[in-house]
Amino acid sequence: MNKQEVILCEKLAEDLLNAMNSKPFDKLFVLTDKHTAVLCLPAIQDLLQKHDAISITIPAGDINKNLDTLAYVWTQLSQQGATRHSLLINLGGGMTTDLGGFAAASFKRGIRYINIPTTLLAMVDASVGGKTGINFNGLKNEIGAFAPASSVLIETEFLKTLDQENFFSGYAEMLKHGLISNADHWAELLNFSSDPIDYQLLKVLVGKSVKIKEDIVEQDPFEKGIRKALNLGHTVGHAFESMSFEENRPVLHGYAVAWGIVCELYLSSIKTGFPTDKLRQTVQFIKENYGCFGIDCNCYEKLFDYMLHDKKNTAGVINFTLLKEVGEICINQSATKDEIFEMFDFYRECMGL
Ligand SMILES: NC(=O)c1ccc[n+]([C@@H]2O[C@H](COP(=O)([O-])OP(=O)(O)OC[C@H]3O[C@@H](n4cnc5c(N)ncnc54)[C@H](O)[C@@H]3O)[C@@H](O)[C@H]2O)c1
Ligand SMILES: O=C(O)C(=O)C[C@@H](O)[C@H](O)[C@H](O)COP(=O)(O)O
Ligand SMILES: [Zn+2]
Repeated sequence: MNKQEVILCEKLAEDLLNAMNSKPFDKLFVLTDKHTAVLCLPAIQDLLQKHDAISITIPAGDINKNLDTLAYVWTQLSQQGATRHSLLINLGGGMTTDLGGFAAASFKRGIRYINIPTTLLAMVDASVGGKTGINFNGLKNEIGAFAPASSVLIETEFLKTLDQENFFSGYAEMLKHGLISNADHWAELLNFSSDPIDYQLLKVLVGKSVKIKEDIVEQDPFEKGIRKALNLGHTVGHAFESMSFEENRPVLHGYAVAWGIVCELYLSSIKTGFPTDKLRQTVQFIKENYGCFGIDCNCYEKLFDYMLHDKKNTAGVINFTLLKEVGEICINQSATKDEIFEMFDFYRECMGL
């Protein structure tokens, strides 16, 4: 996989011009969702107009990270004359960068694209590392490809219009990066005050967080081994998220990941010896800032079935990424169905359900 350029911008328009001109292109397209078209596009509009950029706007929200929206983007590219030598800019959150990235990867077997993430989640996680795709058949990211953006341009000024829920959604992936990296970073994340947000400090934390992801992706771009660390909290988190969509009580990705972290740290404590004091502190932080996703014991089988679709599984065995300590990663861990159900009991007990 090509090494991806990731820039923490001081001057977005300048960095974008350089990234665009790093290779020739014939036509320029910009993909936004309904919100980023209004909130974020003006920051690069002058530059885009100079290049006669064609704008494609899709509906917002993960519920639209689907085949219909993807087909709409393919149609727009095709009807508006995109060629193999065209360039797509994805300006938005992880929904836009995942779907736009896959549209670029698949259109005429692949065109170049640039990501400009506009949510915290997309800045620290989704825009980097080349995982692109859509939800399908009720399952998260069921269809997709590894196809990195040629450049990722992070402008943290965009975070100033993000609502609190989307702030915390992204913060969950940062917490995941803290847990898989080192105790100092994990502790500084637990101590960061979001009321009010210190945007200067947040920019520093974004830089650290995205670096943790970049370093892991560079070692293992196709998730054969250590990249599975980046999936901590997702075996269960994706099951919660899929269930939330099916039952028409949708939750944001990062919230599902936070609750997945609660579950998977519990499994870590019983299977790989993760310290109970760090489990308690992390659970406390998540409970205070994320509330909980309501489940009872009738949900266990359904959640288990969702987990059988996790991409880390082989031969029907559910595969977890667990921790021995903060920063000590154990990939390819299995658990019995009884242990998994006991994990859900723990989740309900600590969430007061
Ligand atoms: N590819 C990866 O490695 C990876 C990693 C993590 C998550 N993801 C995926 O990312 C998606 C979630 O991404 P997300 O949390 O960014 O969601 P999102 O893209 O749906 O954005 C959340 C909301 O914020 C709005 N928004 C975007 N930028 C804004 C801004 N600057 N100000 C105000 N509002 C803004 C969007 O319009 C949307 O309504 C999920 O589909 C998840 O599966 C992918
Ligand atoms: O980059 C990765 O690798 C990740 O697993 C990052 C996750 O935060 C992200 O949600 C990813 O899309 C999950 O991928 P999946 O392979 O479990 O669908
Ligand atoms: Zn994630």
